[in-house]
Amino acid sequence: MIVVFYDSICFLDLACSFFLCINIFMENPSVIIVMGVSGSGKSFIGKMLAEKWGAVFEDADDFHPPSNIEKMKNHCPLTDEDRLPWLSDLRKRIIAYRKSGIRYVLACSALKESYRSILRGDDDNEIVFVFLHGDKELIRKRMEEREHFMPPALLDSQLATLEVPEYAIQVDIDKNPQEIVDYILDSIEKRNLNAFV
Ligand SMILES: Nc1ncnc2c1ncn2[C@@H]1O[C@H](COP(=O)(O)OP(=O)(O)O)[C@@H](O)[C@H]1O
Ligand SMILES: O=C(O)[C@H](O)[C@@H](O)[C@H](O)[C@H](O)COP(=O)(O)O
Repeated sequence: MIVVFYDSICFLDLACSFFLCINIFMENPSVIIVMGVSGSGKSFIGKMLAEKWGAVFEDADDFHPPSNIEKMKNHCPLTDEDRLPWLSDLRKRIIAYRKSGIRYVLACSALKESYRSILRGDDDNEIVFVFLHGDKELIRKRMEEREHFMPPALLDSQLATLEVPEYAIQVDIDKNPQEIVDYILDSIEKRNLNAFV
């Protein structure tokens, strides 16, 4: 009788620790991927977010092979083939940061679900996706006003490729940057993934 009782306590203990662990993982992601089409503000918002969250920031643009950059400069959209090795390299970086325990914010277009799945790997509970979206003309205007290799002419193909991640924290980019960053951090804290519109 005593043995059965002791066994049940152990089982409960184990079950509690297991759920507690899951909960901790869910509430403490160590990686944020800021995604969206070119010009949506991934780099700008990602940097501010990393600073406030105490994380390292990296821009996926910095890891494109020169051939990809050349293509985009020449108004030629990337294909899956162009993107896959780049995404695999980014996944390796995510794994390295996960292992180091250092918080990591990656700005990466991650337009299709299949791309996000490569980035995510089996880290479902550790990675939060933030999707920056907004009015096409506002994005185009911001692209025209900045110095960048990516021509505004590629915005249409970026939007055509985009598959919206319903599970992401979705933020409309017409908001002020500080407000956007605060909303993202607040959503992560509360695990409230509703759209900020
Ligand atoms: N919320 C915002 N309010 C005003 N300007 C913004 C905002 N977000 C981004 N920008 C500006 O828009 C331009 C595009 O942002 P950027 O971070 O380069 O986009 P992406 O990395 O997605 O291509 C930049 O000049 C940036 O300063
Ligand atoms: O998958 C892609 O087609 C590219 O990654 C693209 O989405 C990305 O937007 C460019 O690298 C331009 O860089 P910005 O996003 O910084 O404009």
